[in-house]
Amino acid sequence: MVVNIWRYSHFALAATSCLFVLLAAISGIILAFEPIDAKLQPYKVEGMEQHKLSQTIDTLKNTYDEILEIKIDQNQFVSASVFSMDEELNGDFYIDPITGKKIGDLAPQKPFFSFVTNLHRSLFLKSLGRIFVGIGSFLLLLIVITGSILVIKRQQGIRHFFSKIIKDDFAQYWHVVLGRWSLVPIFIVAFTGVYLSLLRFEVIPSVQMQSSIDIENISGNGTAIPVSDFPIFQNTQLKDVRRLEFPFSSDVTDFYVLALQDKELRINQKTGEVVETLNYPFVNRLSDLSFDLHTGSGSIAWSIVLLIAALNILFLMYSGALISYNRLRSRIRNKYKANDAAYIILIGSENGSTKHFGNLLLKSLLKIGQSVYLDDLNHVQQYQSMKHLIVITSTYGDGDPPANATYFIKRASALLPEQKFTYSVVGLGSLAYENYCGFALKVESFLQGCQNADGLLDPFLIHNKSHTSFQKWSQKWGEQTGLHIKIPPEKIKKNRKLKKFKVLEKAVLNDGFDTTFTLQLKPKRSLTFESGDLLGVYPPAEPIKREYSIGKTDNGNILLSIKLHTQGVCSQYLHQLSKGDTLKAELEPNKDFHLPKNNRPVAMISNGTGIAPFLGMLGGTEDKYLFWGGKTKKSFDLYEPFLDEAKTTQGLKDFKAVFSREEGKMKYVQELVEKNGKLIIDLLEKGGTLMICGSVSMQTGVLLCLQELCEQNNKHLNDYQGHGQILMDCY
Ligand SMILES: Cc1cc2nc3c(=O)[nH]c(=O)nc-3n(C[C@H](O)[C@H](O)[C@H](O)COP(=O)(O)O)c2cc1C
Repeated sequence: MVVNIWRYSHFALAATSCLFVLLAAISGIILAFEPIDAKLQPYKVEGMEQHKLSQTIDTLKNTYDEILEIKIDQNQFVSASVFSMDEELNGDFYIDPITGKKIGDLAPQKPFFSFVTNLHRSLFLKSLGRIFVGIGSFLLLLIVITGSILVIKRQQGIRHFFSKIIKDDFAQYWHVVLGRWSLVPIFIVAFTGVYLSLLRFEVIPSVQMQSSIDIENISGNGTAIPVSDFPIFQNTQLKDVRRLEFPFSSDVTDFYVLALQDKELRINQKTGEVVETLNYPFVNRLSDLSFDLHTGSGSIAWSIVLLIAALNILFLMYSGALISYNRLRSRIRNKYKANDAAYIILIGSENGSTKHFGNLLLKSLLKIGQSVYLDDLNHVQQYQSMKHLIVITSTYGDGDPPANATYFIKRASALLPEQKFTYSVVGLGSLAYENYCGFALKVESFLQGCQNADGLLDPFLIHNKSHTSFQKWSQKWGEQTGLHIKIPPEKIKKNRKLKKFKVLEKAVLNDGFDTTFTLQLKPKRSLTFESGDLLGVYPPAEPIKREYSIGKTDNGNILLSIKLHTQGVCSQYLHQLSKGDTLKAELEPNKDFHLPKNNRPVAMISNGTGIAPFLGMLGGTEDKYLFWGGKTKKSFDLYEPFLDEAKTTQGLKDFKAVFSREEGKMKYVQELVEKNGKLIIDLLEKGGTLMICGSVSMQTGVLLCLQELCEQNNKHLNDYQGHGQILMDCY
């Protein structure tokens, strides 16, 4: 709930100020180039850092008839205001402080930068615009603060603020990562923006320095010494000076005014005595600092930081919009009332992806004429006609509920109906977290304890929002309930990049249960790919692509292994291909499932056709262990020739197969994993990799088994997962 308040505030602030922030960021990007451009002008004179103020005064006195002022700006460019008989050398210009020569004219702000500055400061609306800009800066400041609080909550404490973030969603991952890194500069820009606005409208008054010199008592007595011999000028480095004003007349009540970084001095024009020292008030120094920090003036490095921060603001707006869109797009639209529905779907979701799955189920149940009602877990109420309850929930933190499910368990105990009902729990989570689908499991054990509730299926856990896994679950659930629901396949982008492949070999095998076949394909043009990449095939007249994991054969061709489904459009299409035919398909890199290049041992676990990418990974010298599960011994005949080849290489240390429809102690590949537990844990401890390819149910079984193995050895599966040691490609 508390997180929700911060999140809504963050969203509301961002939504209200987005137009201003957009304009400010774009103009800020342009303006960041102004100080860089200024700094690159050729007016900085080599050696001026070591030069004394007295030397420059001396040189200028010898070069010009009269000097009014010397100034040194943030770029250490020295300019002077002088009179001279020579028309050319009259006025204000940049000088070489060592030779006294004019080196360039003072240029006014470039018209383009002046135009953009106007937009940035006042949106071309003068004072009214400046007020808007001030308010916009304040909103940006609040966005930074609420964003930081959200990061602290997400990371479970300020100590973990910069700890690793798990990448399971592009927009969220980069929103947090870039938000964290640009937090300080964006805070500074927003804070100084507010400060400068308050200063402009005199809410913060700038303090005028008052001289307290008693003019009456200034006398012309004392020994007159040449200006360049004044001790104060001799002891002051030119680089520390901001400005030196020369006396207006020869009257002793007119002084030299020397402005340094932190104070202003008044100096007797005859004796060189420092008559008065005025320290700049804190507010004035803060104002100067704010200006420099906001504009990057005088520093290329800081200007680049500001430039990157402004670019980041644009990205944060984009990623924030994507995150909000995902949350909002899954709005619930119910056709039935809560009390009229036989199927109740309750959702636990923080960022909307779980709600999306709930909506898919809702639609497919409505399609077959069932009365169904979908809601957030927190909104649980009495459902008078409920026969089936489906809870689909994600997990956050240490097995905690997502934001819309925090009260479910507390409320549901009093609300669940007196009539009997069945329930099923689907957990969405990520193996990268210690408490994998922890909240879904909590809901499961809560429902197990409810008197009238009967579990229909074991809890079904889904890693990384896998659409295929959800389809698998819905199929199982449909079989149990006798409903023919169909979750549509994930929509895939339409801009296809099809390449041509020639069918070199085709081998078909029926093991008494299934028909499986292999295809060896040769790209018609040379293509770069690796085992583990995917081949996307669009069956004729179908908009949706099916993906197959690729094994790269020794002669650089593609090996696919495909199970023929009697109703399967794509497998039927591929099955009717013959040697010599051409197939058009899309080659997709799948970097997350490549053989690691670290020369450490690898264990490969697969079932059925999932062996294909591994058959292309068996070469090389690093230790490899291959575990495979099939239906019968005959099922393996299809792959035998590829394995025979691999056995001749040094790398393959062991190959084991189990068969689910043969006599024998072990039937499933997870049992092989269990039996070889020590080998697998040792391999992971050595930094090796475990790769899994095949069916989702095999993956779930193997992961549960691995979790148990880890617990027995006081390890956490998510540590290995976090180090990228567990790679999966299951369907
Ligand atoms: C900050 C954070 C913490 C998470 N904690 C867990 C966790 O403890 N266990 C888990 O299995 N998944 C965890 N996840 C993964 C989410 O449960 C998973 O991404 C889920 O699909 C998100 O669904 P939603 O978009 O509906 O909220 C976490 C994700 C984030 C961003």
